[in-house]
Amino acid sequence: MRGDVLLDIRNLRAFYGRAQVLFGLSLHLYPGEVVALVGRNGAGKTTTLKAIMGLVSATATHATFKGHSLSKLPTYRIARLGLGYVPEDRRIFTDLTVEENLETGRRTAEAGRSPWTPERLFRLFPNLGEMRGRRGNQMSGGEQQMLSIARTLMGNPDAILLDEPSEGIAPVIVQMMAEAIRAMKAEGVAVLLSEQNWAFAAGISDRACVIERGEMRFQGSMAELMADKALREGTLGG
Ligand SMILES: Nc1ncnc2c1ncn2[C@@H]1O[C@H](COP(=O)(O)OP(=O)(O)OP(=O)(O)O)[C@@H](O)[C@H]1O
Repeated sequence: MRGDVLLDIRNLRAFYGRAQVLFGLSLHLYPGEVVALVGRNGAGKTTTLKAIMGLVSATATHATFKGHSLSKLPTYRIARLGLGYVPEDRRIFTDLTVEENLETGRRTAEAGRSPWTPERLFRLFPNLGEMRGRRGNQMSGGEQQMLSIARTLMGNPDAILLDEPSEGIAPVIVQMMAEAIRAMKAEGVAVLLSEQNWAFAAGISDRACVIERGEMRFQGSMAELMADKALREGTLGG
């Protein structure tokens, strides 16, 4: 399913005030790929996703999505290029129902592509289909996380950046989340996810990028990372 590179980031540096936290990271994402950014707490995973979306102060020698430069673009323009972003803190409207939340994310699909609809999303997230009239504030954290992803898909993105999708959610929902991510990939949506739980990441990702203290320590197939115990112990703690 490899075509032209979708997301191409080279030499990314990011700063909080004067403190530099990313030191020249490079990564790329091809259409329909699932790539996991893994690393310990504080390694720089969230910051990498935020920097790509223009949410933190950052520089790069090259940053493109579908060939468009991301440099100096505001976040909403980056999203409109077809790059969705699901932050850790679940952006859903708690007073609105599942269906209403999905409507708030609706954007026209590019010509020639079949748009996401609530019905199509409910096939991907069957548990959301069973609670379509429920308000956000009556859903568990994991269900809210799924709704947040589904709502982002309503914008018909080519790729989604997912920040810690398995964090703080019940094991049964983690399983559903893994299935939903596999199904998104099967539908052609590329995913770059940040994950502290590398075992979860290993089950769904094609490739892995290991970040340690703001630097890229490894990029390769998930199988290579799985096989390299010393690298995992050194950078991921197991
Ligand atoms: N708003 C902020 N202001 C200052 N420093 C920050 C801020 N957010 C994060 N940092 C620092 O930047 C570094 C990278 O943090 P980041 O959140 O990107 O790591 P992470 O790998 O995503 O970890 P986690 O799994 O805990 O989210 C850490 O040293 C963190 O303390």
